[in-house]
Amino acid sequence: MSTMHEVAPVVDAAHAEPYAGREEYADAIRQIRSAAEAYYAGAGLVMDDATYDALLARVAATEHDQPAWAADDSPTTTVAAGIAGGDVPHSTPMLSLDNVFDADELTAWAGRLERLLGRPANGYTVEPKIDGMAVAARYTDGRLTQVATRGDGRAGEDVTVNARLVAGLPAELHRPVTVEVRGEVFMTDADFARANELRTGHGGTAFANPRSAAAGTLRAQDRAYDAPLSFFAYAVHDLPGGEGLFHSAAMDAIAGLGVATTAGSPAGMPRCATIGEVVAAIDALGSARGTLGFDIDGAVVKADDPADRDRAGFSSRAPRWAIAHKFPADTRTSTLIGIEVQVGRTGLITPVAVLEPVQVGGVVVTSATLHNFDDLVRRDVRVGDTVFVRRAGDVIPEITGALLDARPAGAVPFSPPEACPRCGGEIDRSQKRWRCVRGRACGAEESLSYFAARDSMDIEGLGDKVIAGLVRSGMVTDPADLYDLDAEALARLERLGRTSATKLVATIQASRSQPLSRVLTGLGVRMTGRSMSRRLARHFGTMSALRAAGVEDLQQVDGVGPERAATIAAELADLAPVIDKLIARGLAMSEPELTPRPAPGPAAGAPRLPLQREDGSPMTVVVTGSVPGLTRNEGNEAVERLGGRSSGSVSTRTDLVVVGDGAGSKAAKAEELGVRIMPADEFARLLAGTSPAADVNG
Ligand SMILES: NC(=O)c1ccc[n+]([C@@H]2O[C@H](COP(=O)([O-])OP(=O)(O)OC[C@H]3O[C@@H](n4cnc5c(N)ncnc54)[C@H](O)[C@@H]3O)[C@@H](O)[C@H]2O)c1
Ligand SMILES: [Zn+2]
Repeated sequence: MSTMHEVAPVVDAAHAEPYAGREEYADAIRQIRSAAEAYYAGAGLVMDDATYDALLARVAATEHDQPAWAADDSPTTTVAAGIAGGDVPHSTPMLSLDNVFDADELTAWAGRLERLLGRPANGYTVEPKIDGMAVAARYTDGRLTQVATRGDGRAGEDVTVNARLVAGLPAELHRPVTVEVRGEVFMTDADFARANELRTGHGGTAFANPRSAAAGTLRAQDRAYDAPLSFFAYAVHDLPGGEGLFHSAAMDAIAGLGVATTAGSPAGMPRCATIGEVVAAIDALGSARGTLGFDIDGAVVKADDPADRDRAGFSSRAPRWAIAHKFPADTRTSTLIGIEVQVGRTGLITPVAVLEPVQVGGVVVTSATLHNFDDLVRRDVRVGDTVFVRRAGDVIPEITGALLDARPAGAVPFSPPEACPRCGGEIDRSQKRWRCVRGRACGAEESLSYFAARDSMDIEGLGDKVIAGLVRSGMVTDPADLYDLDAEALARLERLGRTSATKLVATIQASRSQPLSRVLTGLGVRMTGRSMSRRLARHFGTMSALRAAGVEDLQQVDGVGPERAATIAAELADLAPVIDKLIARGLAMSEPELTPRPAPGPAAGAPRLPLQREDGSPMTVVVTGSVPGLTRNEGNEAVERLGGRSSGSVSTRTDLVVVGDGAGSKAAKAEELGVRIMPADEFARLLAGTSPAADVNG
């Protein structure tokens, strides 16, 4: 079973628990302030955003219950928790945004806006909420003259010197215009990778995540290297001739001057007439989240019409005409409990993080990629560290960095493997991604014997010795090559003798009609064992339907959560060349329709299989001990062929226990619980079609 499952968003301001005592409340505010200080300075992080937001939500809930406790400068009413500041005054306050977490809350916000306006808003825009640092950039006669951080919202810090590092914020506009643009300075995934290379190359420690890397880089002074930054504008002030322009039109105008905007980003900025359209646009953005190449933590919905904005106005902290729809946090911290070294099918050797389970982006994550060994060594991530785990959309989760302050004493640096952990052979380190020098051949013997195994394609006579010879000779590197073998070559090569060679070729050819479930098992798709292979095969029926399935479709299969679905999709893509070869060699790769499934309910006269209940649902059956002529897997297959669901443990919910030779505690347990027992030979007869359904159901 996967350890991943869908969970609700971590932050829920409306349902936060108020603090019982004033001292606890004050302590939470102190924690918030010290975390905010580190956060806005880009000087590392004290906690992850979800923890911060949860603290803030509890403070807000407390103030709601105990208005008398609330201080004037509470972090719930100030920008940046009131800690940041600077000496560049802003032309108008740079505020924060209020948050919603789901479509209902968004609709409620639109309702409040409508009441303020006395009519529905005249259209909305939906843009990405970039996870970086807000700045105001002033252009004078087309030249970039000043860039300031948001600070406390009234005044910010001067960061003009570092503006030259920021792509999207040109030193000179296409026309000599005097204007102020506001937007987010951030690091794309590529910027972040480059920044870490540069920083560690200069003897520094790696950045924990893209956001703090951006904040730190923007405010840095006298750095020996120039890390890249990016910018997207999301507001414009004092645009000459811009009075009365809709937000969408104003953004087009500054894009025309050469400034990068959220509208021009891969996320785009759709214009929506209704909240229904807004919800759809937010969903689409959420689905695209992992593919954008930069972090977003939500969508920002704004009234497009300046007349609506003027009328709605601002609170002390945020505009009333805009709202942030937060996505589940895609970066959380967790403890790194191990680093495993995996060797892939093509010989690729990669480090994989084993994590204390943590909710990220709406699912529980237990492992994540550490990319490559250079990266791992450069970042100096160690077992025992508190690490940042990032999961965007359906992308495989990754470790972006470690919280160095939280490193336990005695944590030791990771040492990369000296030799291929699978075959002991040499490692090719000429590229970032290390490989076993034997490439595909490294895992070939293992994967071929898995393919030929009795529970997979059941190719009798293809034992380990023959496989070793075939691989050594270079005749076979993947399972599809088996189908090209002819008896003559085989006989010569292996001194099998003419008869055995002919027989083996015939067995190999006969295996082409094996059902899809066995092909899947044989291919060794990660995170799918035999029973999951059967479930997938029954659900999709054919290899082509399975390959066409997206991550969402895969999650329709019982027991397939988001992480497993992503892995299966990635594995099928990885196996595509082999699967194509198997198709070309005429493998059937379809699952026979085994179980007629009458709709639940008294479907009179519907065909019923021996191990189906009266309503057509499968009986839960445990096979224990050996059934003559069947392996354990074949026993379970047989249960499913007869309409039942196989299970490994006996409980009160078990309908039937098949007891064979050597059965132990499970048989005893069945007796104890009064679960119906069937001897293995009777089961074998049932399978052979000699025992009528009524015998079981009656
Ligand atoms: N981990 C920590 O220790 C820590 C500390 C402090 C704050 N935080 C995090 O910071 C956030 C609160 O900070 P905040 O006050 O900056 O609010 P916010 O990030 O929730 O929202 C406001 C900001 O969104 C940004 N933004 C991005 N895209 C935008 C767009 N398209 N249009 C308009 N604005 C856009 C602007 O910079 C704006 O100032 C919380 O999510 C919190 O978790 C974390
Ligand atoms: Zn190897």
